[in-house]
Amino acid sequence: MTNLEQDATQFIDAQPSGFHLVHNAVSNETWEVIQRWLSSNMLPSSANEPSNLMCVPIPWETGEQMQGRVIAQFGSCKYDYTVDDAVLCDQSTTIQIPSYIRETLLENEGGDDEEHYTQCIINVYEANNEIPWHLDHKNFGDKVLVYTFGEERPLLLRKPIPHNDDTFGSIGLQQPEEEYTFHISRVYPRHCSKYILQGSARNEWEHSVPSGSGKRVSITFRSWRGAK
Ligand SMILES: O=C(O)CCC(=O)C(=O)O
Ligand SMILES: [Fe+2]
Repeated sequence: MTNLEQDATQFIDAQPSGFHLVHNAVSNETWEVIQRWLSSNMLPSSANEPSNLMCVPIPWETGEQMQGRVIAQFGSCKYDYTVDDAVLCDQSTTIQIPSYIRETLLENEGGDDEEHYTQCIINVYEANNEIPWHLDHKNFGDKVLVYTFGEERPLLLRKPIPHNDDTFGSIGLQQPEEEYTFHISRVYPRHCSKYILQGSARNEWEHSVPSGSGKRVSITFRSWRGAK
């Protein structure tokens, strides 16, 4: 059991509604190209010209707020870790989602659902890095798409089990979080998998990724729903 699972009281086999996992969603060749760009700290601006002159530097960020993970964000909105908020980027400072990433990972994602991804975050997890329990910020859209590469680690999803005791609810108080017990669902995205969080899986189930023993990279796409 990982540290992130210690609070769990009930593991469930069922996957949350709105969760969808696809293995072999992208080829290893595509990953190898992306990996090369990541280690060169530059991303090409077009898949059609992988060795072209138009490269964009990767705006790496890291720090305590990211639990030591190294991340890079692209697109017209981002999570600002310094103020703990999802924000729209100033047009002059927006770094577009590199076309290579867009063309290789989003080419089949348009479809009928019209989801328009305007944000991309690359998370690089070394063996001792994790992502703690969280819900993606409510300002981001209802559908979150994540590609996973490298070490296979579980993705954990948890939702508080409603208490029958309504002492707290009846007097309008929020039950302290440590009092909650959770349903936990464990899923296993692999190297070159993708998963979608939507609906209940997006809005009601927190997710986390524990530390592991090797390197893992995820590339998340989101849209902007805006402040409500
Ligand atoms: O690495 C993952 O699978 C999860 C990434 C994530 O939760 C996020 O970017 O908000
Ligand atoms: Fe997330």
